[in-house]
Order: sequence, then structure tokens, then C-alpha cells
Amino acid sequence: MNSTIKLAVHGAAGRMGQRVVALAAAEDHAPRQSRFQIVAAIDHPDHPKMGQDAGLVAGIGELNTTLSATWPSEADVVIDFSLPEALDGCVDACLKHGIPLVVATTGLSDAQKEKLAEAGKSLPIVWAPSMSLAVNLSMRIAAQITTALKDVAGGVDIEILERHHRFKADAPSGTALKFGELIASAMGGEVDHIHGREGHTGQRTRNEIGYHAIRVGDNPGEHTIVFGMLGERIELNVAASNRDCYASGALAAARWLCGPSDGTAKPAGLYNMFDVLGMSDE
Ligand SMILES: NC(=O)C1=CN([C@@H]2O[C@H](COP(=O)(O)OP(=O)(O)OC[C@H]3O[C@@H](n4cnc5c(N)ncnc54)[C@H](OP(=O)(O)O)[C@@H]3O)[C@@H](O)[C@H]2O)C=CC1
Ligand SMILES: O=C(O)C1=N[C@H](C(=O)O)C[C@H](O)C1
Repeated sequence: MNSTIKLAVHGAAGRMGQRVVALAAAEDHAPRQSRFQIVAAIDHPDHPKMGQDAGLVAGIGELNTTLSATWPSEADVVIDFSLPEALDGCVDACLKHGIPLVVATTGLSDAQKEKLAEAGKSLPIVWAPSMSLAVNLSMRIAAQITTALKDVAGGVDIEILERHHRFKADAPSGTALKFGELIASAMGGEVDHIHGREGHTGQRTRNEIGYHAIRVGDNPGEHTIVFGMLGERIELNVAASNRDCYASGALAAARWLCGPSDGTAKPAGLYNMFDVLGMSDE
């Protein structure tokens, strides 16, 4: 019986890494479930907080795990909230040590997506641009609305607006791109993905999805899908109040990969949050 999950956090000094550390360490997080033990808090070697206690960095009490650039040989699962340029090293370390992985980092290149698909042949990996329950539910709803409206008389224009904090490095958000992918699949046929508009663009076509990335203050993440028809519209809005929805979703994914305390860990495969939340198509 494995009642403790040995967790390594990659990007542990970052905004998200700190919340994962804090929630994983919280005594009352997910009672009656396996507890997390943070065995490694990993960041890059030049991070100014290198060597400090990861709990103190996260604003909670001392954890006796220091921020380090070294990979542990023993961990049950890794949660990654880092940068695209840091992800390849993380995947390689997980492959080397055979550690299941939750990938939350966004802004990945096509080559990195292929690398994840390849790694998923030998490791169980959950990869999702949003670990939030509300966002994943909204993705399902957005696809359903698209299916219902795609042949409506007069047509429907679908645009995706996302708002994030001023520190965000990638645009549009990974979540906006995933919304677009699911909506395009529900629209069917050839779909053009249009990122912002400027100048004499001509009239909007029927088969495009527009994306608009807004960067303001400390917004922890908000997505609005506009379904505009002639005479009425629907706006599906999903907004985080703070980062804990993502951190707790990543911990749920880690727990799901490790199995229900009876040794039945997930087999190798590239999974997503729909799988974790029991909302997959299959
Ligand atoms: N899937 C989801 O639900 C969510 C995904 N995200 C994504 O997670 C990622 C992180 O977001 P956020 O926490 O806000 O970003 P931060 O920049 O705050 O955190 C990233 C951390 O990774 C560190 N880092 C940089 N290079 C390396 C390296 N080579 N090895 C290890 N660590 C490194 C950074 O250090 P330094 O500061 O010195 O660069 C920083 O501490 C982003 O891609 C974001 O889009 C965010 C929220 C939710
Ligand atoms: O950088 C962030 O903060 C977030 N990034 C993710 C994304 O790009 O979709 C998820 C969330 O919206 C917060």
C-alpha cells in the first residue's frame, strides 16, 4: 500500500511551482487520499533562491527540501510548471529515471509535442494546457455549443479572448489554442486560425476562429469564447480567482498517474485532463 506519493516539482520557484509546493504540503489537502511528500524542488542552477528551503520560498513553513537543480533518482511523479526551454531536460530526466510526469508548461514547439508523444510510449504522462476543472468543463461545453450552432441560419462567428497577467511569456495561451482546436474539430472542414486583426482585413469569413490575447496586471487566467450570430450571442466565460485551481488540478493528475494506493499506477501513455477528470471521449 503506497499511502505517500513522492513528488518532485519542476519550476518549483516559479509562480505555479510555489503553489504546487504549498498545496502538496498542506495537511488538509485532499483528506482520505494519499499524502504527498515533496522529495525534490527543482529549478535552474542560476536561480537566485537556489539552496533555500522550498517551503519558505513558497511562503509556507520549512519543508526541509531545498531548491536544487539536481534530479532525484527516486520519485513517484514529477509535476512540471516551467518554461518550454526547460521542458526537454525534464522529459529526459523522467525517461532516464522512469518517473511518471505531469506537464503543465505551455508554448511548446511542434518538436516538443512530438517528443512528448514519443516519451508517452514508455512513460505515463499527463499533458494539458490547463489543469483547471472549470476550464476543462468549459472546453466540453464550447464544443457542444459549436456543434449546435455551426449550421444556424445566418452563421455563427466564434472568437476566443484570453486575459492573463503581464508576466506571461507565451501568446495566445495554451488554453486558448486548445479551445480553438476543439472548436475547429466541432466545426468540421477547413478552419482558419486568425491571430488578431489589423488594417484592411476585409470581411470576416465563415470558417475562421479569431484569437485575442490581452495582458493586464495580475490576472491569473480568463477565457471568453464568443459565439456571435445575427441578432444574439453567447459568451462562455471561465476565469480563475487565483492559481490554486491549476495547482490542485496538477496534484489530482499526479495522484491519478500514481493510482489509487494499491499499486495500479497508470500504464505508459500520453493522457490529458479529460482522462484525469473522467471526461474523455473514449
Ligand atoms: N497547465 C496549466 O494549468 C497551467 C500552465 N501554466 C504554464 O506553466 C508555466 C509556468 O508558469 P509560471 O509559474 O507562471 O511561470 P514562472 O516563470 O513563474 O515559473 C517558471 C519557473 O521555471 C524556472 N525555470 C527557468 N528555466 C528553468 C530550467 N532550465 N529548469 C528548471 N526551471 C527553470 C523559472 O526560473 P526563472 O524565473 O529564473 O526564469 C521559474 O522559477 C508557463 O508555461 C504557464 O503558461 C501556468 C498556469 C497553469
Ligand atoms: O501562464 C499562465 O498563467 C497560464 N497559462 C496557461 C495557458 O497558457 O493556457 C493556463 C492558465 O490560463 C494560466
